[in-house]
Amino acid sequence: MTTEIAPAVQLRGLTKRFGDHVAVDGIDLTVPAGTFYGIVGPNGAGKSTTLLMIAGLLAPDSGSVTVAGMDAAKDRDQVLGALGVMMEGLSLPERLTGAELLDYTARLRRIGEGWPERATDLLEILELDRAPSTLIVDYSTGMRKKIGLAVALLHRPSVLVLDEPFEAIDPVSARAIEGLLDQFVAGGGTVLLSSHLMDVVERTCERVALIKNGRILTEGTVDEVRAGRTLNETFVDLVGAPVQREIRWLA
Ligand SMILES: Nc1ncnc2c1ncn2[C@@H]1O[C@H](COP(=O)(O)OP(=O)(O)OP(=O)(O)O)[C@@H](O)[C@H]1O
Repeated sequence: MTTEIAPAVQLRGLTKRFGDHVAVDGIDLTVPAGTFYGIVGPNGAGKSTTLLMIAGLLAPDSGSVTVAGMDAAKDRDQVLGALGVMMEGLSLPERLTGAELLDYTARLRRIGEGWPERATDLLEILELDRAPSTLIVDYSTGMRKKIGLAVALLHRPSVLVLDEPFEAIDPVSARAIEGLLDQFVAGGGTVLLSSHLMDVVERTCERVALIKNGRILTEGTVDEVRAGRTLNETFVDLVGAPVQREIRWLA
């Protein structure tokens, strides 16, 4: 007999309005457990709003979020325990070092035994141990992403929700993050991330959803979605290339 594993994330009719504007418009989405999953879409498509609702940081107007089979509205504590979250624009305690932030996180989350070894491993693999006395206020963008990822992973979540983890960082830092996420998925974890970087999504993700105006335009394996082209070409085709107008004074 095979036991069916619950999807890592399941969205049903997820909707969010800001005033008259519908940012997320009845999204249905299933992210299978153990998948490296990408959400892509143009600026303002509703990616961050969707991830914020999955992360429990924004209440949906309607619809449901299920994480590892648990209803996020009813089993909030368990769902928050299962999730590791890194969102754009969330502030970090600037006057701590990276190691101090992990120590603080462990105590705040009441993480049991084993976290000091995990903190050491994370700081090392993300090369943050090279600047042990640097305060977060002096961290580069890449270092901020890395410490954010370490914070998200410290309690050993089963699902990572990451808003643009590769944005504005150099290729070496990106590889370090990618390597860590690959290991997380190889160990049975699920990664759900948003990105504008089609080459990274193509390289790392197994499945992808393309959203625009708060709706899913297409979803499937990366090969299904790109259908023999690059993901970038598919994206531009589905989203619509900008109209080019000649500007004489630029010539
Ligand atoms: N707190 C808010 N108040 C009002 N409107 C908002 C708010 N948050 C998001 N929006 C609007 O909802 C829409 C979706 O925004 P969202 O940030 O989810 O898009 P996104 O796909 O993540 O975009 P980007 O790629 O630029 O980060 C946008 O039109 C945005 O202006």
